[in-house]
Formats: sequence, structure tokens, C-alpha cells
Amino acid sequence: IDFKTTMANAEFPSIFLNASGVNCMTVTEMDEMINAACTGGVVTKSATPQQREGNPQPRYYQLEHGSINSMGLPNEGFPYYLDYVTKEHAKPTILSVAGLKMSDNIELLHKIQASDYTGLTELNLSCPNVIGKPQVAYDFEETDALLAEIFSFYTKPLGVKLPPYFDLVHFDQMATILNKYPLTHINTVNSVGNGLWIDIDTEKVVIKPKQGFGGLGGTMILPTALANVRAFRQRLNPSIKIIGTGGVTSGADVFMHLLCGADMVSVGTALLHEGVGIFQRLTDELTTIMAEKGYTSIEDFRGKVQDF
Ligand SMILES: C=Cc1c(C(=O)O)[nH]c(=O)[nH]c1=O
Repeated sequence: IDFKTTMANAEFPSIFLNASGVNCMTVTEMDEMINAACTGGVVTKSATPQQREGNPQPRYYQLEHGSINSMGLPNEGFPYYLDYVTKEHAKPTILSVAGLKMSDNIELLHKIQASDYTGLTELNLSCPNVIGKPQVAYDFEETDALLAEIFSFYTKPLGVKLPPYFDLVHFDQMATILNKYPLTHINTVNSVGNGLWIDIDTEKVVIKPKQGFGGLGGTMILPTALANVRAFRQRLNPSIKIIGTGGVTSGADVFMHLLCGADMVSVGTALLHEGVGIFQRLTDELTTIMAEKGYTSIEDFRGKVQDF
């Protein structure tokens, strides 16, 4: 079965990507993603203007049904990732960027616009772990103003990374804003912000930054991820594609994201846990499900989840 898909000017040989932040910090990790079987390409760690160490460790913890992280945007800095994505690769790249303030975002996109990079860029509006900074995407006016300014000069393929929303009116409000702009895609969901976990032996929280508050990922956020994919698919212009992220550990999970309307699917927590071999497993499991159901193409069922 052919899992290739196209977004903007990029042909992805598979629907699978890494979730930004996982297996994409260095050239070695990004090359590993591109060279792995059944991957569509690679999404870079969100880049800030300068290199960042990130938050103090421990800043990531594997839970029984997922993960909690407060990495604090560690990354090699924007030039490092722009240099990587501007080079030739066997599969497409998505350059993720995350300014720490509005002017950073504008500056980074001006630099990409002026660069030789012609691939996709993803503006991360949803990092929950920059201490003292709210998630831009939870401020509708700021998001609208930012996108308006960006699209006054930016002409290359651009998508946005969104946090989960939990209110149907918020889906309406955000979709209304996003539909005003020529976005190539949205990537939903980022981690579920500011969860908390405790080790009852020590009676301490399990990560050091932010008094233990961190973004949740993995199996436990799958229902939230599915809801966000479906809600935005129902509301966004068909021209805006959707990368479904959140809670994927099996072919069945991928199948549900696709039923909700995802065009591509990215994997974070489970990728960190299992390594890049997960993409062959997800491909095999999805292929088995499709064969059992007599589907020969993802188009046979994409976005066709039925109401009860
Ligand atoms: C880019 C920062 C992010 C981080 C982080 O670097 O703390 N963690 C997430 O779960 N999502 C993010 O978007």
C-alpha cells in the first residue's frame, strides 16, 4: 500500500514523521529519521534565534501511560537547523521555529524568507515550558496579529504547531483565525500543558523545572489529540492539511488519527521509547488493519469517522 502524501511543494514518501523535539536535536538524529524505513521525512527541534541549554535536569520522565517534559526549548540555534534543511536530503524536512517573543518569530521568518530554503516551515505557537512565557496559541488576538504580520511578507510554505484546545468554542475561534491565512498545514496537538506527576516514595515531583509542571504526551493524551484533529478537520479550509500528533503507539492509533482527518501522523513519546524502528511497525500494523477492512488506500477512510 502506498503511504506517500504531498503537502505544499513537498512529496513525503510516508505519512509518518517525528514529533518536533524527539529524535531531531542534532544532524545525527535528523539523518537517522530521514534514513529510517517508513518515515516521510523529519521535523526539526523547534529552533530559537540562539542556541539554548534548556531547563535543568531531570526535565523528562517516562510515565506508565505516557510522558511528562519541561525541556525548556533546548536546541542548537536557528542557523544550525536552517543550514541542515537547506541541504539536499532524501526526504522532505519541516523546519520548526519557536520565538520566545513575537519579534523573534517575525525575525526568524524574515530570515527563512530571505534564505535559499524552499521547504516547509512550522511555527510553534505552543511551547508550554518557557518559564514566564504563555503559549501564544492560547491568546487568540496575539495569534491573529502574528499571522497577519507574517503573511504580509512570508510567501513560502508555512504551518503552525498548536496546543490542544478543550472547548468547542475555542475550536471555532481558532479555526476562524487560521482560515484567514494561506497556511499549508496545522500540526495538532503539542503536549498537554502543565501536567504533574509525583514519586510517592520520595514524595517529590518527578521533573526539576517549574516545580514539576510539564507537558504531557503519549497514550494518555490520545483522546485529546483525536478530538483536536477531528475538530479542526471539520472547521478548516480543505486546503489546510493536518499533521496529527499525540498518543500514537500503534497502527490502530494511526488509523484513528486518519479517520479523524489527519493527512500525516507524527510520533513523539513512543518514538523516544522504541526508536525509529517504530515506523516500520506502525506501517505494518496499519497495513494489516486496512487489509482486514478491504481498504486499498488511505483515501478510502481518511476523515470518514462516523457519528454514533
Ligand atoms: C518547543 C518547546 C516544547 C517543549 C520544550 O522544549 O520544553 N516541550 C514540549 O512538549 N513542546 C514544545 O513545544
